[in-house]
Amino acid sequence: MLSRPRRNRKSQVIRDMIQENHLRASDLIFPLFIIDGQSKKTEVSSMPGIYRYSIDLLLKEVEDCMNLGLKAFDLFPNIEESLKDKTASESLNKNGLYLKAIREVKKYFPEACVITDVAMDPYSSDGHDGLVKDGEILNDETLEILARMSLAQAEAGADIIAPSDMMDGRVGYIREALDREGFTHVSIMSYTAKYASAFYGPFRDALESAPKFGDKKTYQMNPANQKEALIEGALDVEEGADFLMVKPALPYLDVIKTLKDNFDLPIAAYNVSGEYAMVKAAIQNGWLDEQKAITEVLMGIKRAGADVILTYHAKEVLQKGWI
Ligand SMILES: NCc1[nH]cc(CCC(=O)O)c1CC(=O)O
Ligand SMILES: [Mg+2]
Repeated sequence: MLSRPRRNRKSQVIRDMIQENHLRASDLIFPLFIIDGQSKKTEVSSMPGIYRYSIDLLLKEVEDCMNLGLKAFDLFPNIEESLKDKTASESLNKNGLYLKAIREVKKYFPEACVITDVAMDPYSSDGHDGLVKDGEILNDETLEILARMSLAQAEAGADIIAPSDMMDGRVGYIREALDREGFTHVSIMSYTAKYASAFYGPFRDALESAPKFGDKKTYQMNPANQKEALIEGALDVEEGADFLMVKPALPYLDVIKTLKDNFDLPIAAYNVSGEYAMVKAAIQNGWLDEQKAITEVLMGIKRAGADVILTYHAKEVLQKGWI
Protein backbone atom coordinates (compact mmCIF):
# COMPACT_ATOMS: atom_id res chain seq x y z
CA MET A 1 0.00 0.00 0.00
CA LEU A 2 1.57 3.27 -1.08
CA SER A 3 -1.28 5.36 0.13
CA ARG A 4 -2.48 5.03 3.70
CA PRO A 5 -4.99 7.80 4.47
CA ARG A 6 -4.80 6.88 8.16
CA ARG A 7 -1.30 8.46 8.35
CA ASN A 8 -3.03 11.85 8.17
CA ARG A 9 -5.25 10.95 11.10
CA LYS A 10 -2.58 9.71 13.49
CA SER A 11 -2.31 12.70 15.82
CA GLN A 12 -4.41 15.67 16.85
CA VAL A 13 -1.82 18.07 15.44
CA ILE A 14 -1.95 16.44 12.01
CA ARG A 15 -5.74 16.13 12.11
CA ASP A 16 -5.97 19.84 12.90
CA MET A 17 -3.42 20.66 10.19
CA ILE A 18 -5.47 19.05 7.42
CA GLN A 19 -8.92 20.03 8.65
CA GLU A 20 -10.78 21.36 5.61
CA ASN A 21 -13.63 23.25 7.24
CA HIS A 22 -13.88 25.45 10.31
CA LEU A 23 -16.74 26.97 12.25
CA ARG A 24 -16.41 30.55 13.41
CA ALA A 25 -18.69 32.90 15.30
CA SER A 26 -18.91 35.04 12.17
CA ASP A 27 -20.52 32.12 10.29
CA LEU A 28 -23.54 32.16 12.56
CA ILE A 29 -26.82 34.05 12.65
CA PHE A 30 -28.95 33.73 15.79
CA PRO A 31 -32.74 33.75 15.30
CA LEU A 32 -34.53 35.48 18.18
CA PHE A 33 -38.23 35.48 19.06
CA ILE A 34 -39.84 38.63 20.42
CA ILE A 35 -43.02 39.04 22.42
CA ASP A 36 -44.96 42.04 23.67
CA GLY A 37 -44.70 43.12 27.31
CA GLN A 38 -42.15 44.01 29.94
CA SER A 39 -39.56 41.74 31.60
CA LYS A 40 -41.04 38.75 29.82
CA LYS A 41 -39.10 35.64 28.90
CA THR A 42 -41.16 32.59 27.97
CA GLU A 43 -39.64 29.30 26.88
CA VAL A 44 -40.83 27.71 23.64
CA SER A 45 -41.96 24.32 24.92
CA SER A 46 -40.90 22.45 21.78
CA MET A 47 -37.49 24.22 21.76
CA PRO A 48 -35.77 23.70 25.13
CA GLY A 49 -33.43 26.62 25.89
CA ILE A 50 -35.06 28.96 23.37
CA TYR A 51 -37.21 31.85 24.60
CA ARG A 52 -39.48 34.62 23.43
CA TYR A 53 -38.19 37.91 24.84
CA SER A 54 -39.90 41.21 25.51
CA ILE A 55 -37.86 44.07 24.06
CA ASP A 56 -36.09 45.00 27.33
CA LEU A 57 -34.86 41.42 27.77
CA LEU A 58 -34.12 41.09 24.05
CA LEU A 59 -31.59 43.90 24.47
CA LYS A 60 -29.92 41.98 27.31
CA GLU A 61 -29.82 38.83 25.20
CA VAL A 62 -28.29 40.71 22.27
CA GLU A 63 -25.69 42.23 24.59
CA ASP A 64 -24.80 38.75 25.91
CA CYS A 65 -24.38 37.46 22.38
CA MET A 66 -22.34 40.46 21.24
CA ASN A 67 -19.94 39.79 24.13
CA LEU A 68 -19.54 36.23 22.85
CA GLY A 69 -18.71 37.51 19.37
CA LEU A 70 -22.13 36.60 17.96
CA LYS A 71 -23.20 39.69 16.07
CA ALA A 72 -25.91 38.77 13.57
CA PHE A 73 -29.53 38.33 14.60
CA ASP A 74 -32.69 37.36 12.75
CA LEU A 75 -35.74 38.71 14.56
CA PHE A 76 -39.21 37.12 14.54
CA PRO A 77 -42.28 38.55 16.32
CA ASN A 78 -44.99 36.71 18.21
CA ILE A 79 -47.99 38.92 17.43
CA GLU A 80 -51.08 38.94 19.61
CA GLU A 81 -54.03 37.24 17.89
CA SER A 82 -56.26 40.33 18.18
CA LEU A 83 -53.78 42.34 16.07
CA LYS A 84 -53.83 39.92 13.15
CA ASP A 85 -55.84 40.64 10.01
CA LYS A 86 -56.15 39.65 6.33
CA THR A 87 -53.54 42.15 5.12
CA ALA A 88 -50.97 41.87 7.93
CA SER A 89 -51.43 45.57 8.64
CA GLU A 90 -49.76 45.31 12.06
CA SER A 91 -46.45 44.76 10.25
CA LEU A 92 -46.51 48.45 9.28
CA ASN A 93 -47.30 49.77 12.77
CA LYS A 94 -44.34 51.98 13.68
CA ASN A 95 -45.16 51.64 17.37
CA GLY A 96 -45.81 47.93 17.06
CA LEU A 97 -43.62 45.23 18.57
CA TYR A 98 -41.48 44.39 15.56
CA LEU A 99 -40.45 47.77 14.18
CA LYS A 100 -39.81 48.99 17.70
CA ALA A 101 -37.58 46.01 18.44
CA ILE A 102 -35.52 46.67 15.30
CA ARG A 103 -35.07 50.34 16.23
CA GLU A 104 -34.08 49.50 19.81
CA VAL A 105 -31.53 46.87 18.87
CA LYS A 106 -29.92 49.20 16.31
CA LYS A 107 -29.99 52.08 18.78
CA TYR A 108 -28.10 50.24 21.51
CA PHE A 109 -26.01 48.01 19.25
CA PRO A 110 -25.37 49.90 16.02
CA GLU A 111 -22.62 47.44 15.11
CA ALA A 112 -24.97 44.44 15.32
CA CYS A 113 -26.26 43.06 12.02
CA VAL A 114 -30.04 43.01 12.19
CA ILE A 115 -31.78 40.69 9.77
CA THR A 116 -35.53 41.11 9.48
CA ASP A 117 -38.21 38.71 8.32
CA VAL A 118 -40.51 39.64 5.48
CA ALA A 119 -43.62 37.48 5.20
CA MET A 120 -47.22 37.93 6.24
CA ASP A 121 -47.68 34.87 8.46
CA PRO A 122 -46.87 36.32 11.91
CA TYR A 123 -49.45 39.08 11.34
CA SER A 124 -51.96 37.25 9.16
CA SER A 125 -55.34 36.09 10.51
CA ASP A 126 -55.07 33.30 7.91
CA GLY A 127 -51.63 32.23 9.12
CA HIS A 128 -50.31 32.25 5.56
CA ASP A 129 -47.32 34.00 4.02
CA GLY A 130 -49.44 35.66 1.33
CA LEU A 131 -52.78 37.34 0.89
CA VAL A 132 -55.64 34.84 0.94
CA LYS A 133 -58.72 35.07 -1.28
CA ASP A 134 -61.29 32.29 -1.57
CA GLY A 135 -58.83 29.82 -0.06
CA GLU A 136 -56.05 30.75 -2.51
CA ILE A 137 -52.73 32.42 -1.75
CA LEU A 138 -52.48 35.33 -4.17
CA ASN A 139 -49.03 36.04 -5.56
CA ASP A 140 -48.93 39.44 -7.25
CA GLU A 141 -51.31 41.08 -4.79
CA THR A 142 -48.97 39.99 -1.98
CA LEU A 143 -45.91 41.68 -3.50
CA GLU A 144 -47.02 45.21 -2.66
CA ILE A 145 -47.63 44.19 0.97
CA LEU A 146 -44.16 42.62 1.17
CA ALA A 147 -42.57 45.72 -0.37
CA ARG A 148 -44.24 47.98 2.21
CA MET A 149 -43.16 45.67 5.00
CA SER A 150 -39.59 45.75 3.69
CA LEU A 151 -39.57 49.54 3.53
CA ALA A 152 -40.89 49.81 7.09
CA GLN A 153 -38.15 47.47 8.31
CA ALA A 154 -35.44 49.26 6.34
CA GLU A 155 -36.62 52.55 7.80
CA ALA A 156 -36.46 51.03 11.30
CA GLY A 157 -32.81 50.16 10.68
CA ALA A 158 -32.67 46.62 9.23
CA ASP A 159 -29.30 45.76 7.73
CA ILE A 160 -30.57 42.77 5.78
CA ILE A 161 -34.14 42.06 4.67
CA ALA A 162 -34.97 38.37 4.48
CA PRO A 163 -38.13 37.52 2.55
CA SER A 164 -39.29 34.08 3.75
CA ASP A 165 -42.60 33.97 1.90
CA MET A 166 -41.74 32.22 -1.43
CA MET A 167 -43.96 34.45 -3.59
CA ASP A 168 -42.63 34.64 -7.16
CA GLY A 169 -40.92 37.88 -8.13
CA ARG A 170 -40.71 39.31 -4.64
CA VAL A 171 -36.94 39.78 -4.54
CA GLY A 172 -36.98 42.03 -7.61
CA TYR A 173 -40.11 43.83 -6.41
CA ILE A 174 -38.60 44.51 -2.98
CA ARG A 175 -35.21 45.51 -4.46
CA GLU A 176 -36.90 48.07 -6.67
CA ALA A 177 -38.95 49.48 -3.80
CA LEU A 178 -35.89 49.74 -1.53
CA ASP A 179 -33.82 51.44 -4.22
CA ARG A 180 -36.60 53.85 -5.14
CA GLU A 181 -36.88 54.97 -1.50
CA GLY A 182 -33.14 55.41 -1.01
CA PHE A 183 -32.35 52.12 0.74
CA THR A 184 -29.79 50.95 -1.81
CA HIS A 185 -27.51 49.92 1.07
CA VAL A 186 -30.01 47.45 2.56
CA SER A 187 -29.25 43.85 1.55
CA ILE A 188 -31.64 41.07 0.61
CA MET A 189 -31.14 37.55 1.94
CA SER A 190 -33.61 35.54 -0.08
CA TYR A 191 -35.19 32.33 1.15
CA THR A 192 -34.44 30.93 -2.29
CA ALA A 193 -35.15 27.23 -1.82
CA LYS A 194 -37.60 26.99 1.03
CA TYR A 195 -39.27 23.62 1.26
CA ALA A 196 -42.75 22.74 2.55
CA SER A 197 -41.24 21.03 5.57
CA ALA A 198 -42.46 19.29 8.70
CA PHE A 199 -39.50 20.82 10.53
CA TYR A 200 -41.10 24.27 10.98
CA GLY A 201 -43.52 23.00 13.62
CA PRO A 202 -41.73 24.35 16.72
CA PHE A 203 -41.25 27.77 15.04
CA ARG A 204 -44.99 27.98 14.48
CA ASP A 205 -45.43 27.15 18.19
CA ALA A 206 -43.03 29.97 19.06
CA LEU A 207 -44.92 32.53 17.00
CA GLU A 208 -48.37 30.93 17.24
CA SER A 209 -48.44 31.37 13.48
CA ALA A 210 -49.59 28.03 12.09
CA PRO A 211 -51.80 28.27 8.98
CA LYS A 212 -55.48 28.43 9.89
CA PHE A 213 -56.39 26.22 6.93
CA GLY A 214 -54.59 24.01 4.44
CA ASP A 215 -50.82 23.93 4.09
CA LYS A 216 -48.06 25.90 2.34
CA LYS A 217 -47.49 23.54 -0.58
CA THR A 218 -48.65 25.97 -3.26
CA TYR A 219 -45.76 28.29 -2.47
CA GLN A 220 -43.08 26.32 -0.57
CA MET A 221 -41.17 23.68 -2.53
CA ASN A 222 -41.77 19.94 -2.74
CA PRO A 223 -39.16 18.10 -0.60
CA ALA A 224 -38.68 15.67 -3.49
CA ASN A 225 -37.25 18.32 -5.84
CA GLN A 226 -33.70 19.51 -6.37
CA LYS A 227 -33.58 21.01 -9.89
CA GLU A 228 -36.34 23.42 -8.96
CA ALA A 229 -33.86 25.02 -6.57
CA LEU A 230 -31.75 25.99 -9.60
CA ILE A 231 -34.72 27.74 -11.20
CA GLU A 232 -35.35 29.65 -7.96
CA GLY A 233 -31.64 30.46 -7.59
CA ALA A 234 -31.31 31.85 -11.12
CA LEU A 235 -34.36 34.07 -10.58
CA ASP A 236 -33.10 35.42 -7.27
CA VAL A 237 -29.68 36.22 -8.74
CA GLU A 238 -31.33 38.03 -11.63
CA GLU A 239 -33.66 39.91 -9.28
CA GLY A 240 -30.81 41.26 -7.17
CA ALA A 241 -30.53 39.02 -4.10
CA ASP A 242 -27.33 39.36 -2.03
CA PHE A 243 -27.57 35.92 -0.37
CA LEU A 244 -29.32 32.72 -1.40
CA MET A 245 -30.79 30.63 1.39
CA VAL A 246 -31.70 26.97 1.63
CA LYS A 247 -34.18 25.90 4.28
CA PRO A 248 -34.29 23.56 6.17
CA ALA A 249 -30.62 22.53 6.24
CA LEU A 250 -30.10 18.92 7.30
CA PRO A 251 -32.51 17.12 4.97
CA TYR A 252 -31.35 19.44 2.14
CA LEU A 253 -27.54 19.31 2.24
CA ASP A 254 -27.53 18.35 -1.46
CA VAL A 255 -29.47 21.51 -2.27
CA ILE A 256 -26.95 23.63 -0.35
CA LYS A 257 -24.15 22.01 -2.35
CA THR A 258 -25.97 22.46 -5.64
CA LEU A 259 -26.59 26.16 -5.07
CA LYS A 260 -23.00 26.64 -3.89
CA ASP A 261 -21.67 24.96 -7.05
CA ASN A 262 -23.94 26.85 -9.42
CA PHE A 263 -24.02 30.41 -8.09
CA ASP A 264 -21.38 32.85 -6.90
CA LEU A 265 -23.47 34.56 -4.23
CA PRO A 266 -22.93 33.57 -0.59
CA ILE A 267 -25.13 30.68 0.48
CA ALA A 268 -27.03 30.72 3.77
CA ALA A 269 -28.59 27.63 5.32
CA TYR A 270 -31.35 27.70 7.94
CA ASN A 271 -30.92 24.96 10.54
CA VAL A 272 -34.59 25.23 11.47
CA SER A 273 -36.62 24.84 14.66
CA GLY A 274 -37.52 21.18 14.11
CA GLU A 275 -33.89 20.26 13.50
CA TYR A 276 -33.01 21.95 16.78
CA ALA A 277 -35.90 20.21 18.60
CA MET A 278 -34.91 16.82 17.22
CA VAL A 279 -31.30 17.09 18.41
CA LYS A 280 -32.27 18.55 21.79
CA ALA A 281 -34.85 15.83 22.44
CA ALA A 282 -32.27 13.10 21.82
CA ILE A 283 -29.77 14.90 24.06
CA GLN A 284 -32.36 15.24 26.83
CA ASN A 285 -32.97 11.53 26.62
CA GLY A 286 -29.28 10.87 26.99
CA TRP A 287 -29.17 9.34 23.50
CA LEU A 288 -26.64 11.75 21.95
CA ASP A 289 -23.57 13.56 23.24
CA GLU A 290 -24.53 17.22 23.24
CA GLN A 291 -21.30 18.88 22.14
CA LYS A 292 -20.39 16.27 19.54
CA ALA A 293 -23.87 16.09 18.02
CA ILE A 294 -24.38 19.85 17.75
CA THR A 295 -20.93 20.67 16.37
CA GLU A 296 -21.22 17.80 13.87
CA VAL A 297 -24.58 19.12 12.65
CA LEU A 298 -23.18 22.61 12.12
CA MET A 299 -19.97 21.34 10.52
CA GLY A 300 -21.99 19.16 8.14
CA ILE A 301 -23.97 22.20 6.99
CA LYS A 302 -20.76 24.19 6.54
CA ARG A 303 -19.06 21.35 4.64
CA ALA A 304 -22.05 21.09 2.30
CA GLY A 305 -21.29 24.65 1.21
CA ALA A 306 -23.07 27.06 3.53
CA ASP A 307 -21.19 30.30 4.09
CA VAL A 308 -23.61 31.35 6.81
CA ILE A 309 -25.78 29.27 9.13
CA LEU A 310 -28.93 30.48 10.82
CA THR A 311 -29.15 28.32 13.91
CA TYR A 312 -30.76 28.25 17.35
CA HIS A 313 -27.51 26.64 18.56
CA ALA A 314 -25.51 29.80 17.79
CA LYS A 315 -25.31 31.15 21.31
CA GLU A 316 -24.71 27.88 23.14
CA VAL A 317 -21.81 26.78 20.93
CA LEU A 318 -20.00 30.03 21.74
CA GLN A 319 -21.02 30.19 25.38
CA LYS A 320 -19.80 26.64 25.97
CA GLY A 321 -16.62 27.26 24.01
CA TRP A 322 -17.33 24.52 21.48
CA ILE A 323 -16.18 26.58 18.51
N1 LIG B 1 -42.46 32.92 6.94
C1 LIG B 1 -42.55 31.81 7.75
C2 LIG B 1 -41.31 31.27 8.33
N2 LIG B 1 -40.14 31.94 8.49
C3 LIG B 1 -39.24 31.08 9.11
C4 LIG B 1 -39.88 29.86 9.33
C5 LIG B 1 -39.35 28.63 9.97
C6 LIG B 1 -38.10 28.73 10.76
C7 LIG B 1 -37.88 27.59 11.67
O1 LIG B 1 -38.60 26.57 11.64
O2 LIG B 1 -36.94 27.67 12.47
C8 LIG B 1 -41.17 29.96 8.82
C9 LIG B 1 -42.16 28.87 8.94
C10 LIG B 1 -43.12 28.63 7.87
O3 LIG B 1 -42.84 28.82 6.67
O4 LIG B 1 -44.23 28.24 8.19
MG1 LIG C 1 -38.58 32.43 -5.77
